[in-house]
Amino acid sequence: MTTPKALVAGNWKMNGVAANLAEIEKLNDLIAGGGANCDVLICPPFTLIHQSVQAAGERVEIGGQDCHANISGAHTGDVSAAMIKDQGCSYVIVGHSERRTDHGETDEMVSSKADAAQKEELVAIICVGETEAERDAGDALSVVTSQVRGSIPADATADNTVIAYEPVWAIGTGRTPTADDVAEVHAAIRNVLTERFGDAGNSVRILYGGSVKPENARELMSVANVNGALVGGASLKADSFYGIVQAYD
Ligand SMILES: O=C(CO)COP(=O)(O)O
Repeated sequence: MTTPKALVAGNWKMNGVAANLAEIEKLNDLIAGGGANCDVLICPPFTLIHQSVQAAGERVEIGGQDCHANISGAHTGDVSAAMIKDQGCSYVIVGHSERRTDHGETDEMVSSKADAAQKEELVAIICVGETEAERDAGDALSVVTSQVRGSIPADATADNTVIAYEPVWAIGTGRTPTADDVAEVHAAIRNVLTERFGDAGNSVRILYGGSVKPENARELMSVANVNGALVGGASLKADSFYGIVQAYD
């Protein structure tokens, strides 16, 4: 069984102005100085992508936080996968729970966005996760596996797909599931991936996200089938994000 190279990804969400680009330069310097046995990605707001690619150096890749399902056209305010690719990005996040909630994105819409990204040779980071009510009702596994099945496009491959498991109740709250709960959900996602891609499903990276900090990164990243992290708040500062990257030193 292939263990994939880990990916530690930062999602800046709607945070950051030009002054924050120094954090990306600093992050690259820290990694270049200290080594890290993982891929490192920052997904800034669209307005900073161009400058972020220039600031990122050798060790940090840059990605988008969302894309439209179409390549171009009359969609005011939207950004296409082709535009994100054109700026030098290699990844795009799709289906984050904040977009599912704020913009009513369904699995079908997320799948269309991931398809657009993959057709532009971007890796799609497809986000899934249960709400607190769903977990309390004992439905976490069925909700998450159904989201994974419904959000992976028909033409996806193991190489251009990353899954991020982010329990909605753990995002920005300082609360995290137990290691056993993370292991259970990641194993269920792995089963869906091997059903879907055969043995290659073992090489798809499954990230954990939700209140990942330097203090808990090592424990969370050592759980079976956790192949990296998707980090919100702690990715905004180079020092704290590097503290998470160091789980893979
Ligand atoms: O939503 C997240 C990343 O996409 C997680 O956010 P926090 O790390 O701030 O909990």
